Amino acid sequence: MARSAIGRLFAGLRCLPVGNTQLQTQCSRWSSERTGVEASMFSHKPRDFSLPNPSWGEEMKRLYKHYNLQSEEAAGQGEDGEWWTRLPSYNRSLKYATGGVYLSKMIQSKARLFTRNIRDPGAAFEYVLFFRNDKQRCLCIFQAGHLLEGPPGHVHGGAIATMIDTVTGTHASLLSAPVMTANLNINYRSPIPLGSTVLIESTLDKEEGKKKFISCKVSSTDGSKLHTEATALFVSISVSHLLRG
Ligand SMILES: CCCCC/C=C\C/C=C\C/C=C\C/C=C\CCCC(=O)SCCNC(=O)CCNC(=O)[C@H](O)C(C)(C)COP(=O)(O)OP(=O)(O)OC[C@H]1O[C@@H](n2cnc3c(N)ncnc32)[C@H](O)[C@@H]1OP(=O)(O)O
Repeated sequence: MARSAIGRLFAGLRCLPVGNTQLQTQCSRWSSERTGVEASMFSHKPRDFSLPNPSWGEEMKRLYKHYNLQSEEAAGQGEDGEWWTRLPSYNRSLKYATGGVYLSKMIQSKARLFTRNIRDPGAAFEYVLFFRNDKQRCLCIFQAGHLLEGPPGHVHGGAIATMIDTVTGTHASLLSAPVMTANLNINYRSPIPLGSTVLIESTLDKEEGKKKFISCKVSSTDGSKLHTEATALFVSISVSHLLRG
């Protein structure tokens, strides 16, 4: 299933006029990669940030093991969509997109994905996403590091919004990439303690042509506390939309 989900994520990129051979090669590398690798930004094997690192707390590790076990079992059995599938995560939207005038105009060589650009493990956004195709749901285990402080001892609302955008945006991209966030509505219900691990869950509410309506909630890992609720609208775009700026 991971292969088909990742394949859909990048389906929208296949129309690119140049550089697409290199890109597709990389996409297939991504989808086949299931092991942890510590690699430099410039190595041929990019680091998958969704894999455990020593900064992960006990709750983050426990939940990761719980969902990843299902992911590995599903891969072993060739199941399609009946289980949670871990989504790999890298520090560039299009890491290997180096070819061609169009791509180089759009993706600057120093550009890095916002949530994955802090080198100190555990300092900011530690998260892993899982996707369940049959239920059209995404689930994210998120551990908020000390650089994300807003109110004393608690997570900044903008950091929470960033994670909600990331989870719902990834979800929408899995349905039909590329997409952009058109609207994001957030209700903050209870503060998230800095350093804690929370669950972020997104659900597809409806699709209307180019529009995908997705709802999302952030809750404590035992489900007893609702931290944040959100709804988001994503609109499918063409690559030329990004080139126009
Ligand atoms: C090389 C390509 C790269 C692609 C990347 C692909 C994969 C990347 C890999 C991994 C992704 C992983 C994770 C994702 C992580 C994070 C996600 C972050 C996403 C963002 O952080 S993204 C930045 C913030 N985002 C913007 O910067 C958008 C600025 N904006 C625009 O670019 C346009 O505004 C746009 C595109 C939104 C629409 O423009 P448009 O011309 O395509 O469409 P149009 O205006 O015709 O609207 C069509 C229908 O949507 C309705 N509609 C539109 N806007 C609405 C609104 N606000 N409220 C309610 N309804 C709305 C209309 O009413 C109409 O509805 P109807 O069809 O029913 O009439």
